[in-house]
This record gives sequence, structure tokens and C-alpha cells, in this order.
Amino acid sequence: MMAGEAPELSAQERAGKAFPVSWDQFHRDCRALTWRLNEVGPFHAVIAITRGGLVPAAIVARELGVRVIDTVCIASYDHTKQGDLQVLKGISDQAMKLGGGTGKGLLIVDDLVDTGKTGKLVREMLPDAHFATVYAKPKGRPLVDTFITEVSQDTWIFFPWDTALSYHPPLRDGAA
Ligand SMILES: O=P(O)(O)OC[C@H]1O[C@H](OP(=O)(O)OP(=O)(O)O)[C@H](O)[C@@H]1O
Ligand SMILES: Nc1nc2[nH]cnc2c(=O)[nH]1
Ligand SMILES: [Mg+2]
Repeated sequence: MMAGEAPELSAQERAGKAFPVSWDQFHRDCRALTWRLNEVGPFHAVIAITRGGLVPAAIVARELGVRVIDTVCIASYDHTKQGDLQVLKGISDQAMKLGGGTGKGLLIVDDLVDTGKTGKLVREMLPDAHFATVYAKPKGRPLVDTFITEVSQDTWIFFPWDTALSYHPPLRDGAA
């Protein structure tokens, strides 16, 4: 860092507000998402954007009775800093065939869209697929066909698989 230059903030630091989500809440939100998707389908297969999309994909696929599940493996955030997107594994030939080469009848699932970079890359791979996320921030929202809850761009969502219960001091000093 040069003298006088502001330190680079991570996405989480830029997003000042915390939105912690419990397993219960996440399950309920995934089921609510499925209610909406049930009106759009049927789908030949679910494509989960790993890793965050794996949990909602399992719940949605269970509710919709879809048993063909594929992954597209993308790495971009190193904890909370987003770097270049890397496709570590593409969509399988079998899933591509089910979607007629363009993704028609396929359901892409991720936990959230933030900047929309991840979603945009997968949409380019499957332009005719339906893209669903549980949560959406305003920048990524136009990319998503169906989502449940919108949170502001300056919110950081904490998922249950990334968090643990811990002691929280009382609001008032010395109250402990
Ligand atoms: O809209 P964007 O700004 O691209 O961000 C959204 C993506 O970021 C998170 O994944 P991450 O890259 O952290 O990987 P993970 O799913 O393996 O945790 C999240 O699960 C989305 O896939
Ligand atoms: N856990 C988590 N990962 C993200 N990746 C991009 N935005 C977010 C967010 O708000 N929460
Ligand atoms: Mg992800």
C-alpha cells in the first residue's frame, strides 16, 4: 500500500450490516423459493453453483422431485474479497444435452447474487436456463429469474454453514 492510500476493504467490510441466517430460516426460505419454482417448472435437472448453491439445490431438488443434479464449480471470493472468477469444473455433457445445449428446462440454483458476476458467467453458459437464488442484492438482482428475499447492497449475509453459536456480550456495559 502507498503512503496516504486507503486500505482496500473486503466485500464484507464494505457491507457494514450483518444478516445472519439460521438453518431453520434458510430451510424455510428454500421451501418458499420452491413454491415459486413449482409454478415455472418442470425442470429436467438442477445445476448447483458450488459451493453455496449445494445446500439450496438439495432442498429445492427434494421438493420438486428432481433427481438429476449437476454442479458448476466457480471460485471467486477468498473469504470476503472477490478476485477473478475461475471455472474449476464446467457443466457435464449429460446435463448440457438435457438442456438442449442452451439450458432450456434446466434450473440453476445459488444461495445468493451479490455483484452478479458469478450468475452472469453461468447464465452465459446456459442462456435459456431458469436462474434461482434464495437471496439477492440489488446489483445482481436483474440476473435472477426467481428469488425470495432482497437485502441491501451494504449487507453481508452470514450462512449457517459459515457460522457457529458464540457468547454475545450484553448491550449495556457492565451488565454481564
Ligand atoms: O454475485 P457475486 O458477487 O458474484 O457473488 C455471489 C457468489 O459469491 C458466493 O460464492 P463464493 O464465490 O464466495 O464461493 P462459495 O460458494 O464456494 O462460498 C455466493 O455463494 C455466490 O455464488
Ligand atoms: N456469505 C456471503 N458470501 C457472499 N459472497 C458475496 N456476497 C456474499 C454475502 O453477502 N455473504
Ligand atoms: Mg458461491
